Amino acid sequence: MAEKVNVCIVGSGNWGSAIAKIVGANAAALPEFEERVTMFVYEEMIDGKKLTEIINETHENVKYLKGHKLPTNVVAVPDLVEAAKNADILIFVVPHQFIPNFCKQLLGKIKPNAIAISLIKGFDKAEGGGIDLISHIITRHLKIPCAVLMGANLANEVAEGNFCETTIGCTDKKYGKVLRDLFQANHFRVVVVEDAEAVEVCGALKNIVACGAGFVDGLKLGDNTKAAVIRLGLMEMIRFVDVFYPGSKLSTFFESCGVADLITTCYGGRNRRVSEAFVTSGKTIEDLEKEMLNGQKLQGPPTAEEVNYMLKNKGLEDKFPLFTAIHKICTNQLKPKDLIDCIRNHPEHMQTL
Ligand SMILES: NC(=O)C1=CN([C@@H]2O[C@H](COP(=O)(O)OP(=O)(O)OC[C@H]3O[C@@H](n4cnc5c(N)ncnc54)[C@H](O)[C@@H]3O)[C@@H](O)[C@H]2O)C=CC1
Ligand SMILES: O=C(CO)COP(=O)(O)O
Repeated sequence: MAEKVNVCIVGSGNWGSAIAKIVGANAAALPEFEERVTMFVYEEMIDGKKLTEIINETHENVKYLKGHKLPTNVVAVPDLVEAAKNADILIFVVPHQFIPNFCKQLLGKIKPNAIAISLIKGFDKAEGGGIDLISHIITRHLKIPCAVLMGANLANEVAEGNFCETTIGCTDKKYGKVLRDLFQANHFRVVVVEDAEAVEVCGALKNIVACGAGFVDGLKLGDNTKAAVIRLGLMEMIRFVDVFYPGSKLSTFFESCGVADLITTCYGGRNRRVSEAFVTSGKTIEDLEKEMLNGQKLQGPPTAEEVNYMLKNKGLEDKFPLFTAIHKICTNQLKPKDLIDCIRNHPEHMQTL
């Protein structure tokens, strides 16, 4: 690591902006970091003015995190390579569907000894019928190590300064301290674990379950049904990690990235909210995303699709009936009301007594 660690935040959406508040404050306060933090902003015009200019003049991301001031040492940069070129730590926080393209643009343009940390919840489809972890895509394309940060972290609540926890998954212990220093705050408590793959998979899969929770809310089936969907979702998350990432630890599911993130997203997240409206309005998910989220992106429906791509290819759809049903509902192959019939005889209920 350099004497003064340079930090770049790649992304400036709802979560990217909320985390910029913490990272910017820590970079300004701690001697190990260079004070100036660059933040790559995907440029767009807001009322005739560039978003980067608005952020640099008012220190507010008026589109994605309205009402919160960013630290003045966080500088919005519209050029990805320019933002990232001097960074020792690259924080990736963009909707997951954009990451392969970002990596292509950064190839050969960053410091060779930089490290990355991904805050991105989702997967990408891989050749051969499987899926790729976003951290693996970053490492493979950019040839740098990539840790992950996942937790029960609804961005607006983090930006408010309400107390919460998060999990950093980092296979190489030597990066644990600098990453914790960069993210930890009085209201944002960090636990570092080595089980990085399970941390990342938890963060991606819980968005699928949150869609199921939203369907249940839209169908007005009540809290017991929602709790059942959350529990079966958790069991499918554990089974998924068991099958595809063997050697991971069960204890990881009890970190913030596991049960806690599942709960907060199933009650307070965007995936839940839009999925509820999908049932009550009859509109498509794409239309609701545009109508309700003002440019923010849903991760649950595309993640359900990516997971289904792999489960289908491997003949495992029936072992994950909740994930499978949620994908089919999102893509109109099933009606929301069919959800319960799909999980009534869940493998979790097939005990031999
Ligand atoms: N918002 C939240 O509460 C949390 C989000 N996350 C995760 O963080 C990741 C990023 O989420 P958010 O920051 O909330 O993003 P967001 O949902 O606010 O998405 C909007 C961002 O996408 C960018 N964008 C739109 N079109 C683009 C394009 N064609 N190419 C490149 N960028 C484009 C926009 O400029 C904006 O920065 C996601 O994987 C999400 O699951 C994780 C924890 C909390
Ligand atoms: O990941 C999140 C909270 O930890 C945010 O979830 P949503 O994308 O459903 O809002």
